[in-house]
Amino acid sequence: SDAEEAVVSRFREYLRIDTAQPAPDYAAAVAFLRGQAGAAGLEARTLELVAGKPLLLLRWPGRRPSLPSLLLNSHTDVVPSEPHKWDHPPFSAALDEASGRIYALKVEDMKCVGMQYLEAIRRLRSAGFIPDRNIYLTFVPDEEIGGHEGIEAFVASKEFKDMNVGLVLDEGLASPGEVYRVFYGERSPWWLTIKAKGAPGHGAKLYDGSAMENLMKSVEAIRRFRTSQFDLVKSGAKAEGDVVSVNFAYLKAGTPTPTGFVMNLQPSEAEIGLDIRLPPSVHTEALEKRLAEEWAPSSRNLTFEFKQKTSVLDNFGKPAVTPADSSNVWWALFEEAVKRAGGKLGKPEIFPASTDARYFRVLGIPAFGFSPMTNTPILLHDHNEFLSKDEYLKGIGIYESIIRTLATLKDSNVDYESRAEL
Ligand SMILES: CSCC[C@H](NC=O)C(=O)O
Ligand SMILES: [Zn+2]
Ligand SMILES: [Zn+2]
Repeated sequence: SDAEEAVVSRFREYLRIDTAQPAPDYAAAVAFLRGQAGAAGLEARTLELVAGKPLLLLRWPGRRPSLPSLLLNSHTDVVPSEPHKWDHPPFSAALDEASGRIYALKVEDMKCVGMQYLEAIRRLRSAGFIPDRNIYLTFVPDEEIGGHEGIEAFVASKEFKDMNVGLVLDEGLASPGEVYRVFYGERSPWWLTIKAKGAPGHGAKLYDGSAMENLMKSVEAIRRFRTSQFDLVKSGAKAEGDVVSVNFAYLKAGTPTPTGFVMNLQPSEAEIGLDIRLPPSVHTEALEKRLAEEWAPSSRNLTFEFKQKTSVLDNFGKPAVTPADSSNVWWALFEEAVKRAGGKLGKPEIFPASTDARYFRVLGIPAFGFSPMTNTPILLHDHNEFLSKDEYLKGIGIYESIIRTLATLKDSNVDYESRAEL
């Protein structure tokens, strides 16, 4: 229909804005989104908590603003891509008419979600719905690089404290099957480098203690550990979010020449970069010990340095996870809302990567990760990321139900049944 076409074309417009790290065009994204917010009848404020990194805060005022509010969060930035390896340029938002697929960087991660929130609100408003609680939307910068100048700065602000947030919804993952995935916690990201030093020497000589040898022993140990964890996933014993993942981000060594590398020289330095993710249940001390003793021992001329070391623990040192069972009334309502919209929810999971949701959970604020995409391969941070327009439209209906239901949560302090004065 015409209306659906307009919805899809608004989405593609957002997708065409180049917000790729490390130089995202945040100004263009915020300008576009402010326009959309206006059309949805929302109050808008742009917060520049860090210069050049605008955060868009939108509000749909509720009838009872003293109730804890609902926050719908999404990030505007996107990982860098390798455009030449894409069949459709990553910022073209090409629509393949035959399959109905929209190809774009960030179409899954997570520009779909941000626009679906806005479209769902437009529909609810035109149906005459008014929320009881305040509903906020945040469009935040810098998620892909750790969130420090994005969501982390925001949760420390007065603006945030004044919002009295009761529940946050943030990104999840696409699901290749019929069942929507939902996340109640996430792994802690550790990014680190291991540097090796060693005696340089002739390429023909076999000797101990070269930088490469020192480092390769670590690579072997790390790979053994990686295999042991991956096997648990492959056998079905554990879910992806419940094991420690270790992956090599880069390898760096050698003596460069204008056309390549010196071949008959064993270099005196070598380096690797690791991306490690720890489930909330894992004791970090054990892994730190492994790192210091097995993976980067000084006895083998190795040193390590953290580039990012996050722990997803709350104030009491407990894993910061959101209860996803009947003890949490938000969960019960979330589940009910998805079901009401005709969706099936899978068992709540630990998100294998990182999202901004962790910054809320560590403060004790409940947060669920959810991106309503079924029948869609998980292509975030991959080439040729796509989402079908039908799946996108279906997701708007899911959010309509979620927002409608969560906007009217019974609060323990409020006698919800006697709403006569509303
Ligand atoms: C250290 S924060 C990094 C955040 C990023 N988020 C999604 O991909 C991730 O790599 O998981
Ligand atoms: Zn994301
Ligand atoms: Zn991402």
